[in-house]
Amino acid sequence: MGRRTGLVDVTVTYGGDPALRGVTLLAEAGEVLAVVGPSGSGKTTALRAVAGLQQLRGGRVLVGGRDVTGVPVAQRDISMVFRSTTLVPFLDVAANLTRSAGAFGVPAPEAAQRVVARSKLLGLVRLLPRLPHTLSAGEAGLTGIGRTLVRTPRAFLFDEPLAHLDAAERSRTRRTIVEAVRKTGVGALYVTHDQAEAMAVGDRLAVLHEGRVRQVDQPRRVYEAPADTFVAEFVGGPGIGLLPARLVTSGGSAGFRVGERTIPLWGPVPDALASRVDSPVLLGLRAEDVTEAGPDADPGSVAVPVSVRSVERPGRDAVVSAEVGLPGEADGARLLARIPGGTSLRKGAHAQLLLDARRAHVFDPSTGRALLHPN
Ligand SMILES: Nc1ncnc2c1ncn2[C@@H]1O[C@H](COP(=O)(O)OP(=O)(O)OP(=O)(O)O)[C@@H](O)[C@H]1O
Repeated sequence: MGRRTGLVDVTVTYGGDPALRGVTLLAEAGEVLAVVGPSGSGKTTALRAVAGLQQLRGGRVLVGGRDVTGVPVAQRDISMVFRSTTLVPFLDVAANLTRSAGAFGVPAPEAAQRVVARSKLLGLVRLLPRLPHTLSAGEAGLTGIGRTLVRTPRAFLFDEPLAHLDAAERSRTRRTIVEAVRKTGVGALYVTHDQAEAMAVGDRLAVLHEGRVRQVDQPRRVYEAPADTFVAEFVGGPGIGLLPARLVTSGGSAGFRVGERTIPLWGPVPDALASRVDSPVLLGLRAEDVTEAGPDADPGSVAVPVSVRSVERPGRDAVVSAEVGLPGEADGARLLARIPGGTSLRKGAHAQLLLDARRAHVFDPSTGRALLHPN
């Protein structure tokens, strides 16, 4: 088992309602396993189970390779940051940090040294003499993180540790967390509902949904090869459009029939889709692979008529959300396109979006499971 930390086939129920259903989540030594999922998917319950704060219906808990199922919380030797930090109110920040290290047997001079080092990394030095009630929510959050990182436990648990921080602090602090985990060589489970944060912080990413693990893999792999439509829609900004289609073949060449258009694959039916000819499929098209039709359009693409529902400008580019207007089962399906920010497209406009079937993820429409990913 190595020195892994996490859950093995764990089930937790609240008054009969399952919150975790046979969940296995294991961080390797020195690894940050980011656990991401929507509200209510079971993320906090998973961390509480590792910490020993949650009774299990079944399964085992490992901390640093040791089976701690049934072991009391205090004997698990875990350092945790939960969303709201409780600092000792009558001790200043420095004493709160030192106390945490000292409580776990770190000798006083070494504890003091670590407190200074971590405070510098987290930008906490100026807060050291302050009492908790004088701290802003963000500063209290940083102090809570500092307190977690001043010692080397058998495992780290983070539950939305950056919740109270501003954007600049968030990226600096998450780097500090990752570096500290690597340096100590113990495993960390890092819970967030923010998929972008999870992608940035996780060596691997676990996607939870309704108490089940949908996929665990490196962030890039999860993005490039989502296991199902839930993962495809949840992970990766600005998003993915899902388009009902039918796999067709003509003269040895395959394509996807969308309404009255056929989007060619420019080759034979891929092996993974061999049993799906003439069957319905669901195409997943990431916004960056969908463009607006124009004179420079890629000749490999096919235009689909849409009506624009919204245009957002998160940065240099614009993200267009649009409804397909083709008679048939794809009518009304939603596509997303990332196009240059200077576009004149507005809500309500009619436009043509270009699709390239070779960039499509293909899913089984009844189970949502992935059948094929683009190369
Ligand atoms: N003490 C409790 N009693 C009953 N149900 C609970 C309790 N705690 C959590 N639940 C339920 O268990 C499920 C998982 O909750 P959990 O808090 O683990 O989700 P989460 O993914 O952390 O959500 P969020 O991101 O909103 O914090 C939810 O349906 C929630 O309503």
